Amino acid sequence: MSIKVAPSILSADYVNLQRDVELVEKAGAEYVHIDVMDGMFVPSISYGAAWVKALKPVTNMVLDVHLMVVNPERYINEFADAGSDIIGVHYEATPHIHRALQMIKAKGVKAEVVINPGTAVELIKPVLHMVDQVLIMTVNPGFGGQKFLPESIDKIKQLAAIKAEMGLDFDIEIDGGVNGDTVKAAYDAGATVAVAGSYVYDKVDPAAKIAAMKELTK
Ligand SMILES: O=C(CO)[C@H](O)[C@H](O)COP(=O)(O)O
Ligand SMILES: [Fe+2]
Repeated sequence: MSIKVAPSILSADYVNLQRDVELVEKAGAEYVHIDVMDGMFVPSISYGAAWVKALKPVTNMVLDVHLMVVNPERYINEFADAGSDIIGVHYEATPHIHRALQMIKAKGVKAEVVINPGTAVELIKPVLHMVDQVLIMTVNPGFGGQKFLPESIDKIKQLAAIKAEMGLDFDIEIDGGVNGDTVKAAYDAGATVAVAGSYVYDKVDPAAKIAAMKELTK
């Protein structure tokens, strides 16, 4: 099965957000990735739960929310109530990652743990039984348009091996610098969902970019 594609609206045209979301849905994207930045965990401030609520009625894609927020427990219920289908919390953003994942699951939302490039895969082993998806950041979070870190490939392989060893079933998502040059190696290593912001939205023809990612991962 081809990799599932999750265009990040971080690189969409905010004035024409509905158009840009409908465009990628028509092109076969399965998820829409919503990057929430608080200006503390990462330098930028992006958007909040109101955007999730606004997008919910205009798309059937999975609303994949990436919380780059300090102590995300403060916002989980709000994002769940806004209509998030998946909520991702950074391992690095809270001393209580287990509790944060419990809170997401208690709302009936799919739970995701996210790790930064500097965080070892082994550290999330104790919570892997709780998650529906793991996000391996393939750039340092905070900005779109960065270069894919090649050392991420080993981390994807490690996680895929742990997943098989533990007999678990979760998606492995990658985020940052994913494009036609980087998606195949990540897919071959075990990634099942690819976030792509600037590659899909920055230049012409988002539909062709989505088709290319699917074609490269057949
Ligand atoms: O989480 C993110 C940044 O922190 C974004 O999802 C990611 O960077 C997407 O942008 P691009 O595909 O342009 O790298
Ligand atoms: Fe993201």
